[in-house]
Amino acid sequence: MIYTVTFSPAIDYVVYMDDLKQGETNRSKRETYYFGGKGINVSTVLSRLNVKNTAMGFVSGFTGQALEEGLCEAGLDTDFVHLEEGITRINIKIKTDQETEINAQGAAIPKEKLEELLGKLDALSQGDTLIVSGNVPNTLPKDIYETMLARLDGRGIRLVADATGPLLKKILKYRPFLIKPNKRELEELTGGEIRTEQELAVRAKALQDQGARNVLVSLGADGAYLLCEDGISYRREAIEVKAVNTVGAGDSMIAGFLAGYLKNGDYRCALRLGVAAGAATACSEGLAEKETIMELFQNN
Ligand SMILES: Nc1ncnc2c1ncn2[C@@H]1O[C@H](COP(=O)(O)OP(=O)(O)O)[C@@H](O)[C@H]1O
Ligand SMILES: O=P(O)(O)OC[C@H]1O[C@](O)(COP(=O)(O)O)[C@@H](O)[C@@H]1O
Repeated sequence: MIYTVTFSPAIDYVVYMDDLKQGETNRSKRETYYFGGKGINVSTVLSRLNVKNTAMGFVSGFTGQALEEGLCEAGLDTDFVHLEEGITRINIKIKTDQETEINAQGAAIPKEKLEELLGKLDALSQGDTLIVSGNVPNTLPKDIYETMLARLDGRGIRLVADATGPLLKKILKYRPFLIKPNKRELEELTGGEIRTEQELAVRAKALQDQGARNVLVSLGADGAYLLCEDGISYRREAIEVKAVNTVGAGDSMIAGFLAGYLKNGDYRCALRLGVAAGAATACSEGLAEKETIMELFQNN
């Protein structure tokens, strides 16, 4: 079975405007919202690709209720821990000719609620896949992912991790099956700007040397690079699409990659489906639908 864990799910509130002027009253042309957060996005795209999974994490308040109901209406299986205080965060995505994001901290997670989530995860066993994604509220200790994974260590769970620098670095020793830094995150993790393809390969290898089994580096409109555990690497250019909203492209890529890999264990095919899913979300208003992903997959 596949599980995603999102410590801080979000309602992504997207506002479209011509221009953003700091220090002034700005008005949007139109706005929309999506139920998001990294693990939730992975769950949504996996479900759209007919890969059964359960979305776990923490929700609270009226936004949490809306998110849980919305996911349920969309046919997702969820198993959230409910917090009694605070609200599930609202992340602001401002679309001008650029994308500006304000990601909130999210509700504080008390110790007993954290324990409730860890208790649910105790049911995972050999052959299960666990995807841990996204930021954690700053009220939690910075080593929370590490604490969680230490508890799950040695059970034969396939681990996938997508988080920013310090959170990710601490869990490499648990030998995650897959990590997916984007270029900026890889630079932050391995010390400075990456200027060449050769440098990219060296930096990905550095993360593998620290414990990651497979390293998938997403490069936005430049495609992706995959370094596999057997030492073979693949480079795939992005599929040319008209980008509308790239929020969730990375999460979609993880979902596509996993859906492909779980079918036949073929890394090249997994990367191809991951790149198609990323591009499909980039050219969609929200997360990609299956038809768009499969069309891009088949034609590229
Ligand atoms: N503008 C784009 N055109 C085509 N494909 C894209 C575009 N942006 C992202 N993608 C695809 O989605 C993947 C993930 O996007 P990226 O922006 O690198 O991830 P993240 O959202 O985690 O920063 C990329 O590797 C690429 O394959
Ligand atoms: O947990 P974080 O790092 O604050 O990120 C949360 C945001 O990431 C997203 O999941 C999008 O992630 P990607 O663009 O990296 O795929 C949004 O839905 C959400 O608002």
